[in-house]
Amino acid sequence: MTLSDLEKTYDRASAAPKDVDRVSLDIRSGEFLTMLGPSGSGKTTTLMMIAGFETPTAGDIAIDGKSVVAMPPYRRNIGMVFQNYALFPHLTVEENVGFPLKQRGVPKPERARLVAEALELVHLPGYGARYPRQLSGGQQQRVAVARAVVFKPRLLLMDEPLGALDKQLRENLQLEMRRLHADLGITFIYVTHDQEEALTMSDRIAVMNDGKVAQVGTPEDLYDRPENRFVAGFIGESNFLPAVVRGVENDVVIAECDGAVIRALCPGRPASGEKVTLTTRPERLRFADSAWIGEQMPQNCLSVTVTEAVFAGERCRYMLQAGDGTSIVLKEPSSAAIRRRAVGERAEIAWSVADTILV
Ligand SMILES: Nc1ncnc2c1ncn2[C@@H]1O[C@H](COP(=O)(O)OP(=O)(O)OP(=O)(O)O)[C@@H](O)[C@H]1O
Repeated sequence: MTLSDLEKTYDRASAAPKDVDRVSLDIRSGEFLTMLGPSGSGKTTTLMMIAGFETPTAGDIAIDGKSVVAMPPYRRNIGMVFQNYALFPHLTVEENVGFPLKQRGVPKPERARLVAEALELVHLPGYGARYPRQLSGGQQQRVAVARAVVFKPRLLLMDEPLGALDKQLRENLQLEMRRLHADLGITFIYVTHDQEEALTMSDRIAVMNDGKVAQVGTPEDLYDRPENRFVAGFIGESNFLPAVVRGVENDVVIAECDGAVIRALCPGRPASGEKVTLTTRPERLRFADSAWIGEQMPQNCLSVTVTEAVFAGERCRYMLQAGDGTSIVLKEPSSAAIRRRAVGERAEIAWSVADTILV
């Protein structure tokens, strides 16, 4: 499926920014793609346009090379699951799941077979005669999933389907959704604002911000090679170091940061003297005097003062301050063998060039 310069402006009279702004995405057949972003970033609106419940202001949506923009929702062959289950309360589980088949005129015996198959798929065989109110939240959401896939759609859209469930149940269902994706082999487009959920479930993630795609990539791409400050800050935790470019060698930028020379990966070629921001992850930083057994001492080094030290079980989390006042977070795996740093202590921190990105 291809989204080309897709746009939506709900209020065309106002000068407000577009709600969805030139979103272009190539979604591979069979892919698990997640749209991740803060509230109001345009995720639901994009999904609604794919489903056909909203009309784009501009741009195109093509499935298998054919535009579907003019096609009504029921002809697009797309299944959809919402956060609030949206089951019909007066219908049994069987009737709920069979509803899309009835709408499509599937004969009764065939319907019963497909409903049983779908309930099997979501691990709810034997629940057909119950009403939604007789089910837990997790079970209701499974019924909603069964109803969305019973007519064998080519695409399943899910809008925060686990948002209303508690953490434990959410984590179980995340694994089930992955299994379901593997079993069905169809394309999933999944919307969430939970970055951990996105990282664990997706083949690729499209990070949305202000109606635009900030970056698309695998979870590793986004975590290790964020292309901009928004992505670096939204996915996981990041340090941002102000620096001035002094030169470029191949794909490595040499920059000056708080009087130290710091090297960073950079796809572009920033000009000498340009003010830039370097980013690095808290868990990729180490205290320079800790052991580097079997490793090379990383190239990037900076002098800091410890301003806060928090023991958090598996990790120690340190707040550090560089000479220029920049705050830096460092996370160190905790071990009885590692000396804890005290507040006020001066230290050198070190990290590798491969873990430093210019954004
Ligand atoms: N039916 C509507 N009428 C007018 N404006 C709308 C409508 N639906 C959404 N919007 C606006 O479009 C923008 C994008 O909203 P959207 O619901 O797509 O974001 P989202 O990323 O899904 O957010 P959330 O995570 O909170 O659901 C917001 O500014 C919102 O106010």
